Formats: sequence, C-alpha cells, structure tokens
Amino acid sequence: MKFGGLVAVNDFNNYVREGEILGLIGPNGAGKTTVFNVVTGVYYPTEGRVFFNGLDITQLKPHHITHLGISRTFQNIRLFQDMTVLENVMVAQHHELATKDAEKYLQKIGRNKYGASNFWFWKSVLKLGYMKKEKEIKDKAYSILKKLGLEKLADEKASSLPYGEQRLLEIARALATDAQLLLLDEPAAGMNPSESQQLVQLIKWIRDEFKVTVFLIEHDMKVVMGLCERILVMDYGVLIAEGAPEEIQRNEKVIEAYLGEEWSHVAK
Ligand SMILES: Nc1ncnc2c1ncn2[C@@H]1O[C@H](COP(=O)(O)OP(=O)(O)OP(=O)(O)O)[C@@H](O)[C@H]1O
Repeated sequence: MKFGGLVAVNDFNNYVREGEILGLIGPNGAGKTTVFNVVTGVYYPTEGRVFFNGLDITQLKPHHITHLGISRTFQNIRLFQDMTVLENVMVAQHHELATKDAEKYLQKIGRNKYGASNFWFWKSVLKLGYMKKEKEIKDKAYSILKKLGLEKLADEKASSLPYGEQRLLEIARALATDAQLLLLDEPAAGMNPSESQQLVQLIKWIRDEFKVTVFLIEHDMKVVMGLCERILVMDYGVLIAEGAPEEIQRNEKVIEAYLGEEWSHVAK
C-alpha cells in the first residue's frame, strides 16, 4: 500500500485461520492499521489482493465487506456518543437488515437494486423493512449486551460509560453485524492492568461463544502474549517475524526492532 512516495505496507503476505486469535504487533508507524484498512476496504491496495473465505474482496466497499462477515473496532473509539448503549448496538444491525429487505423486495418485483429509479419509493421500502424488524433488532442487541455484561447500561448514553466499557460496547457493535472475523485495533488501549487482564479472558470467551476469528493490533505485550496463538511482527511496512508467542519473545530481530532487551530476559 503506497501513499504517494511512501510505501506503508510492502510485500505483506499472510492469512488468518478460522477460529484463531492472531496478533499484529510492531513499532508506531510500522503499517499495522494500514493492513486493517486494506482488509476492510478503507483503502484499495496499490498492489496485491485480499481474500476472505476464498472470495477476492480487494475492490469491495467497506459496507460490502462488513456484509460478508468482517467487522472491526477502531484505535480511537467511534461510538455514537449521544445515543444510548442499546441504540448503538441496534444501529449496527439496522443498515444491514434494511438493505437486505429492500433488495429482497426489489428482486420480487423484478428490479435489481440498481434498477429502482424512484428514490422515495426505495426509501419507503427501507423504512417498512426497518419497522417490521425493529423488535428482532432490539432483542438481538439486548442479547449481545447481556452476553457482554452491559445490559444494565442499555439505557445509558454511550458517552457516560467509563473508557473500558466503551471499548466493550465497540466490540458489541462489531458482533451485532454477525461478524465471522473481528478486527480489533488496540482493544486494551487506555485500560489499567486489571482491566486488560480481564479483556484477555473476555476476548477468548467471545471467540468461543460467538464462534469468531480474531485478528488484533495491540501494544500491551502482556495482552498480546497471553491472548494470541500466533503473532505477526511488522517493522517499516514489512513483516519481519511470525510465530507463537514464545518464538516471538525470543526472536532477535523482534527484540531489536520492537520488544527491547527486557524481553530477552523475560524469555530466558
Ligand atoms: N492515509 C494516509 N496517507 C498518508 N500516509 C499514511 C496514511 N495512512 C497511514 N499512513 C502512513 O503509513 C505508515 C503506516 O501507518 P499505520 O497507521 O498503518 O502504522 P501503525 O503501525 O498502525 O502505527 P501505530 O502503532 O502508531 O498505530 C505511517 O508512516 C503513516 O504515516
């Protein structure tokens, strides 16, 4: 992925296995978030391809990629701060369900989604679909909040939640899209040590409970080492190492570029 003359990610070639928890680490500016942005369709790579479940998704738009089952959280929390916790999770499903309904209806009357010329007609189909499904959307949102222990906060404004719970709510939103692959960009950022250790257990639980695959960027090495089954290490846009946590902790290149000398002592 080039931005003008800057090669942000170069020759990156890897995969995520179904059901695994994969970590992506490396110094600031190494290209980690750019990898996420390419996978989720925020950027079209200047070279190369991205496949998901065997499908080439390289040129797809972000909402199509979400539709196919890839969902993400952001380094800087992106909730609707003025909406309630429940509404935040409902809105995450709204677009998808409404679009599916509209597409189904338009197919039934013999027009594909690009053939409908009347904008207001299309809008009203969307609205009808939404009303019909509202209870379903609400129930599903509640059930996700309950699983994540956030249901008591359902009617609170997102902005009133402590930071750690806002991060959790972001994960709830991502799960509400029926994601198969969850991309988490620094889920432990801003958490204290006890919160981040709880997060490790929670992400493992989420993987099993929701049967998702997890790909995460994280700077907190305790979280990364305690959570990930495999780790990729980037430096200056290039993949410099790949392996199990114990291998990564002992890897000289990784210690030099990122982990620092203290890790070689921990690893010994
Ligand atoms: N839209 C963009 N336009 C220009 N340069 C960009 C853009 N996005 C990222 N970059 C550059 O690409 C490089 C990789 O950035 P990226 O955000 O992917 O790094 P990172 O590993 O996620 O860093 P951090 O750990 O600080 O989040 C950096 O030099 C960054 O400035």
